[in-house]
Amino acid sequence: MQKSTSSSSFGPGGLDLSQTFFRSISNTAPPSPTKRHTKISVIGVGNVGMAIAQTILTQDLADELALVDAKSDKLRGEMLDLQHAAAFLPRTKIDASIDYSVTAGSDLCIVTAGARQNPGESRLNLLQRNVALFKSIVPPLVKYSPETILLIVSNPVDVLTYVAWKLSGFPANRVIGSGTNLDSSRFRFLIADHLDVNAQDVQAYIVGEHGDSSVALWSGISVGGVPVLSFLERQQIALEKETLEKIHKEVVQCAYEVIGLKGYTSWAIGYSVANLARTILRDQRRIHPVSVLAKGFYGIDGGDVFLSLPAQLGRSGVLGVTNVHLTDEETQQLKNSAKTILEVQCQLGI
Ligand SMILES: NC(=O)C1=CN([C@@H]2O[C@H](COP(=O)(O)OP(=O)(O)OC[C@H]3O[C@@H](n4cnc5c(N)ncnc54)[C@H](O)[C@@H]3O)[C@@H](O)[C@H]2O)C=CC1
Ligand SMILES: CC(=O)C(=O)O
Repeated sequence: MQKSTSSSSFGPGGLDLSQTFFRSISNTAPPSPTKRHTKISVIGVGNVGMAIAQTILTQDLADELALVDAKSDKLRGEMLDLQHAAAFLPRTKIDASIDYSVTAGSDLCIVTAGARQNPGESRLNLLQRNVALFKSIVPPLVKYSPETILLIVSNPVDVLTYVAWKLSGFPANRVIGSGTNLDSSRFRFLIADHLDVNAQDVQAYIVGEHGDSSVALWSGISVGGVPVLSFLERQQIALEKETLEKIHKEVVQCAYEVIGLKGYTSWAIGYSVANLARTILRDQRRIHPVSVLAKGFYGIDGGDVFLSLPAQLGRSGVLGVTNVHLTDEETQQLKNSAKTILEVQCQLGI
């Protein structure tokens, strides 16, 4: 068994210094039963894993954070670097090890390990390399945290969420892919920019594959509760189809653009995943477009496929899928997206 790279919390000679520094207060109230200890594990401490880890820390989402990677020096370096920020952050115990026992008892395991795209390369191209890694990652996570929720981020995220579901043997509500939560944020940013409003006031979803066959739900966009398309129609303002298509194309292209410019994407996915972690661990029951087992929803059939649908999330994972009204065109695009993912999945033999 590998030794944990965690630094010890005990003083010289193994003495627990907290006993020396503090006199106990005999009538202290017992810990509140409503405050639950939360532990998050992040697998893969590359650009994405570290952006997620640091957002989790700054947003005070966990009492314990465990990091795992295959590269022990990089792992220990990242752990120490985060620990050295302790004086500026909410208190979180940070451990790291190449041994999965460090993840034991996690409430949420976030998987970011694996190959990433080279400039111009599609997410689906990463499949074979990352499936092989998942066979060494998912079983130990399940062994050490049999009640955890798995949140998959590595690409191609929809197919790898399916792979994680199969390898884990978990019920589908406990296996979630970060999916189009990120694409939807990009979509909301671009719409907000176009209309000169705040992205947080824009409700808009991208569903389907996190990738080239994603589907923009134009019919459901609202700003501050006002449905955008019907409002513009009533005002007889034509929002040309090309403008809409251009915005969606930009959502699909912008990951390629960022990868072309800086080599990888990290900050937005960091915030996106921390946002999901908050909803899940704090049982917020918010609706997020994330990758879930989609068979049977919106006429999707033909096999077990994970893709993004607006899903309600809480402490037990996926609580349900919302019944958004889709136009016939949107339904057809969603089915095509499912077909694209299933075709890739069929090559796996899992
Ligand atoms: N779903 C989404 O929206 C997004 C997904 N991604 C995906 O996230 C993944 C990670 O991207 P980056 O962090 O930029 O890559 P990176 O190359 O910076 O980091 C990957 C890390 O995985 C580690 N790793 C490799 N094999 C491992 C194993 N068997 N066990 C544990 N750790 C292992 C590597 O040592 C490395 O530290 C990629 O697949 C990328 O495509 C990236 C951005 C957004
Ligand atoms: C890399 C990737 O999947 C993204 O930034 O959307």
